[in-house]
Amino acid sequence: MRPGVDITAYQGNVKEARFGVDFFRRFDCVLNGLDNLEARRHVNRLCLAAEVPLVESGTAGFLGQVSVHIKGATECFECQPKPTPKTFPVCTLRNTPDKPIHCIVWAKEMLFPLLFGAPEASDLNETIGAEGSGEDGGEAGQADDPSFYQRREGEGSRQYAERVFRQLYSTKIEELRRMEDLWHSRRPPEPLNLDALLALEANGGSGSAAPAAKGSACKALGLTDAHAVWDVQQNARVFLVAVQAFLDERADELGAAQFDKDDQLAVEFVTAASNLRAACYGIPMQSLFVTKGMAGNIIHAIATTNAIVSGLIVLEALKLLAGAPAACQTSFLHQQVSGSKRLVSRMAAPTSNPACMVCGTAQAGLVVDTHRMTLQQLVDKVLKGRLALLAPSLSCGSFLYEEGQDLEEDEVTFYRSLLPRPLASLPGGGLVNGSIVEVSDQEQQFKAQLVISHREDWDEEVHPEGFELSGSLPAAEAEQQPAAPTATASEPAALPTSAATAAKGPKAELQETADGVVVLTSDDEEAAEAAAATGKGKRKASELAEDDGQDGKRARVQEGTDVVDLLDDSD
Ligand SMILES: Nc1ncnc2c1ncn2[C@@H]1O[C@H](COP(=O)(O)OP(=O)(O)OP(=O)(O)O)[C@@H](O)[C@H]1O
Ligand SMILES: [Zn+2]
Repeated sequence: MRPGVDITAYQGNVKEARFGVDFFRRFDCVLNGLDNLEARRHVNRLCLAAEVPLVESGTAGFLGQVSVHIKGATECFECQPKPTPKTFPVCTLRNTPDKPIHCIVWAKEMLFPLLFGAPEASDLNETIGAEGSGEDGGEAGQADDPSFYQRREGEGSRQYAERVFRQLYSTKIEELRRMEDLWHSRRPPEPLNLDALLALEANGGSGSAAPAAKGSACKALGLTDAHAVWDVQQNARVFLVAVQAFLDERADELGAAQFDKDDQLAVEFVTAASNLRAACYGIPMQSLFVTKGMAGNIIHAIATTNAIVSGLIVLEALKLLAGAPAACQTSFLHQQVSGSKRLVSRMAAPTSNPACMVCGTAQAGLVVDTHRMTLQQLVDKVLKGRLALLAPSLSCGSFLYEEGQDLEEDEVTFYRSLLPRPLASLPGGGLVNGSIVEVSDQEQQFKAQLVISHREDWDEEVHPEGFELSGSLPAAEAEQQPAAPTATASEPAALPTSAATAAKGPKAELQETADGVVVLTSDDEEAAEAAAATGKGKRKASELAEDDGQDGKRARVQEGTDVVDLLDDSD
């Protein structure tokens, strides 16, 4: 269509410093096609800082959404809370799993980092302090000595794999069985006997010599049907071959490997490791295909949904480029033709939420046990994990903590030395009940205040993360009402509706997919509009079209249809 068009492609992580605010300033608008919340939030902040309009989009199966975010005119991407991915109490994962997802999360987030990644990232390797208070507490919550999982001098990879197998599925299970308090109302787990499984293998004629995996334990073992559910013996063989393969074929990654759903060997390992645990606990085992979907939070894409949403993105971009930002709308693609006989419903872009921490100036509250939460946990779990900051700085009175590339070596050393300290014991009187902490991130030009409240006695079942955030923050409330984990784990989790919505009571529902896409679904378009509209109420697209006249251009939007007619005066 436009042979003269000149396209420059940049490949890389959008969070890299080279794609900073100056980079974003060069554009008339930004179109997002991202698949994760962190990257979306990062781009939202840079677009706000650079004052460049953002067209945000997402699809989840048949559902889709396109929204436009313009600083000072509409809400930003983070004005409405977004739920964080579902988390599970550590003691359920460690001691008392009862669903396939518990075993999969254990294998992916606890065991995988312990064996192949950064062991400090694994909760299997962490002793939970005052655990005795909970029903599941006591010794069973104590982790192994992490050095057990290091390879010993002269130990072959097969020997190592068998030793780890015996530890995980025999020794640890026997230890847990002895924790009688755990099994009053539950069936205790049964240990697996590796020798018996290996004897079966030898008799079964498949040969006990471990084949070289060459990137896939399943292929090496002839287990090529991704939809088949392996039996215990097959899972044991995949486990052993996969562990060996990591040691023999991917030694350079050891100590830093991260689970990736597109890494075949990692998915095979997680499938086998979680199924073996499921076998101990009498939980149904899962196929590699299902495990991959659950571990990777995969929602299968539908080509027509993506095509429609791409078209909607272009429509919004055209309005922006034609100088008619006020004509921009939020669009929802429904699963089926809605009550108003439309597959796509549209509404005026909602105005910003004055309490938004990202585009507003509000304070947020953090309730935490200031004697137990360390600075490291505050930085990792709250500031990076929840607020999606990249290099946070904190200041409160004379206390200062900084991260970033411009620091001197002695500053880095000093700040690192503060990380293990509990908040209440930090310099300058500590971060204690009532402290107001200035939080900022230079790269994202983010600034907010965090008001600390101290609370003891946390119930790990209710607050697995050990803190509570309030204010207009992503996931401010979602953690309190997690959706029940389902067989697919990629099912959208219900989001609490905004206060405005609650007051009006429309029958619309905000849902977030595992991708971090917020989808508003409703049979009733009015309700959908009311649900998403905040503050000033909805504006009619036709009214907006009239008050726009920048650069001699005007836009005409015909309400009630999806036809957008953009005219330039010079035409
Ligand atoms: N931090 C980031 N920086 C740059 N690009 C990103 C970042 N995070 C995600 N993306 C990009 O977002 C896009 C998301 O597209 P999509 O949902 O189709 O995922 P995919 O990984 O390409 O495919 P699939 O999920 O189907 O395997 C990808 O191209 C991915 O590279
Ligand atoms: Zn905002």
